[in-house]
Amino acid sequence: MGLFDFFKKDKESKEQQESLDKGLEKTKTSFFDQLSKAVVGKATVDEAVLDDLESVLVHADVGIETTVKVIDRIEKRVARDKYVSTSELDRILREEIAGLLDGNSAATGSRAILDRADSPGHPFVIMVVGVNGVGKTTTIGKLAHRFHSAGKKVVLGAADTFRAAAVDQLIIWGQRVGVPVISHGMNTDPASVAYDAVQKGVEMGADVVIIDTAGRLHNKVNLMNELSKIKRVMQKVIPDAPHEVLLVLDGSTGQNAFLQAKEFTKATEVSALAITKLDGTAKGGVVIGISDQFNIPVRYIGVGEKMTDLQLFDRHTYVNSLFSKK
Ligand SMILES: Nc1nc2c(ncn2[C@@H]2O[C@H](COP(=O)(O)OP(=O)(O)OP(=O)(O)O)[C@@H](O)[C@H]2O)c(=O)[nH]1
Repeated sequence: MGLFDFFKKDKESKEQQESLDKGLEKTKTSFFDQLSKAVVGKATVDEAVLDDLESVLVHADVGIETTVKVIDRIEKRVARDKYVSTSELDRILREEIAGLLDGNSAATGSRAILDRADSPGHPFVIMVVGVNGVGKTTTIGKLAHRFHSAGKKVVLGAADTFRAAAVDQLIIWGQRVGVPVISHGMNTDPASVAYDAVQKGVEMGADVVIIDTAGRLHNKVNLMNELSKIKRVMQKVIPDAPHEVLLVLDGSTGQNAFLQAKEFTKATEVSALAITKLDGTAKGGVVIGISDQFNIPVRYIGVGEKMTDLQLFDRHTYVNSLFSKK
């Protein structure tokens, strides 16, 4: 079973929907409370309803650009169909949101890439980027756990050598999951850690190598140089590595997550996103705006602190969850 099949199987499970429902609880409650307020006493979708809807979307951190896009499309539908009842608004919104996430689902393009993780001696290398505190290390731990439980051989590389805590945390995750962590300690050369981790992955016949990196946004040139150097060095071992550059964003930071996505996509070629901490926030709409604006697939979402609280993002499950009534 390839990695993709493993996640596909997982995707189909009822458990995933339930855990996502729980994780998106706050976003959903806030979204629908406001949406109901916007349509209360109104039979049809008129300009006032659209204005209110606009603020509901902005409040859920969908982002201005994407909100304007959604409102424009609904306005066109209203103009075309002449009469759109407020009871239809849920369905229309659901369709529009699913449409925006179309093509950004984890399934798109990932089968071929993820299945390559089955090639012996040619591990699938994931370079993980993102600022401190967004849940990068936790996401790597969760990913390692998922792959390891699926019978995959995993190696972790502690190339976030800027902070001692980051290295220690990754080592703890490695022990917890039961996978080796390559580390040279704090303040060592991150590229050398990445090189050794990829080398170890090849020697061990690993399926996946996951490299943690430091994300210091205050110095963009350094960040860019550091990430390019890490890439260059790992390419000495595996010429097409990294196979995935995964940007981790904290979903509860709303607009800050947009800014980070902007900066990181300028610094390096990001191929996928992991959006964490969707539980405990009413800003879960950030997933819609970010995947729409950056046109990068949201691959994973974090819905809790437990090892098992990482899901492969699926737009249908997400939209179902957002629109499911309690
Ligand atoms: N509720 C919740 N908490 C999360 C999630 N992902 C990570 N966290 C928590 O967020 C905090 C920060 O996570 P870390 O993994 O340490 O963040 P990091 O980006 O690696 O940051 P550094 O290790 O400081 O570089 C920890 O307390 C995690 O348990 C999530 O999906 N939901």
